Amino acid sequence: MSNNPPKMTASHVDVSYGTNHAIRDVSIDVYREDVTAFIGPSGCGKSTFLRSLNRMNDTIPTARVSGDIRLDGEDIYAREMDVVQLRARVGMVFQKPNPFPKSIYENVAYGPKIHGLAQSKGELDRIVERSLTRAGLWNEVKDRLSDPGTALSGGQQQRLCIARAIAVDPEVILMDEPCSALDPVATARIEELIHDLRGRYAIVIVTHNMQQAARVSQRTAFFHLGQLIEYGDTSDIFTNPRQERTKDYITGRYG
Ligand SMILES: Nc1ncnc2c1ncn2[C@@H]1O[C@H](COP(=O)(O)OP(=O)(O)OP(=O)(O)O)[C@@H](O)[C@H]1O
Repeated sequence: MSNNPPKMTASHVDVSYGTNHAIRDVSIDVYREDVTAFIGPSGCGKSTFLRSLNRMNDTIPTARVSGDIRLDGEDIYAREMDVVQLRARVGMVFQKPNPFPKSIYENVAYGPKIHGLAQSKGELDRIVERSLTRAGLWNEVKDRLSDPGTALSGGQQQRLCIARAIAVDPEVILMDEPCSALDPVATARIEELIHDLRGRYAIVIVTHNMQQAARVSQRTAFFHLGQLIEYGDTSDIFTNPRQERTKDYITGRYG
């Protein structure tokens, strides 16, 4: 772990859906050098908190977010923040792979096109190739770039979604249970990929799978009933948790 300043800081964040208070007073720092895992029992608010980091909760009419969340010191909830730009800087990969109903090439090229990242077709081609290569998919798709993204296997589709996030040169990638719809082989590929991407992007992953959190992350945050109970080095959380509730969860006493 490094002593560099955090990439993102969240301070005293609360999130409610109508009268349901889903996240209470959560403060956390996320570092570029590390993969950060969010763990905790179902309904504890992991996804809700994750979505507050790139304002995806804005798309849910009843959701209200308060507190302070910053990206490189910049308030992401400030009035002048461009949310489209923010979501390119803080990309997201969802539980179920969701490629656009377009070609493999277009899935990756779409973001760079709308953000004006390529001045020519050649440049766009290079971005597509680089993104697919980083997502560990290039060799499997380089001869079929015009096939529909939806024709790929589930694991390939998820790597395509990761390539799509990478294509706009994000600083942070949020992954909400990215392997929950995948078989063990496809899951292992995604875990390897997370390992390869570490350091280039700050990665935050929500996972139900504690072994996965232990394998892929350097920092782990344990949530329970909307609160952040404990946050620290992954090895400490799993071998030497300070809080009784963390210990109970990681030893399988509930959840
Ligand atoms: N779109 C939504 N509208 C209303 N309430 C929601 C919405 N999404 C989540 N909630 C509520 O917020 C609380 C936290 O849910 P959230 O999905 O964030 O938890 P989670 O820890 O990610 O759960 P899981 O592990 O089951 O995905 C729950 O009470 C849930 O019902």
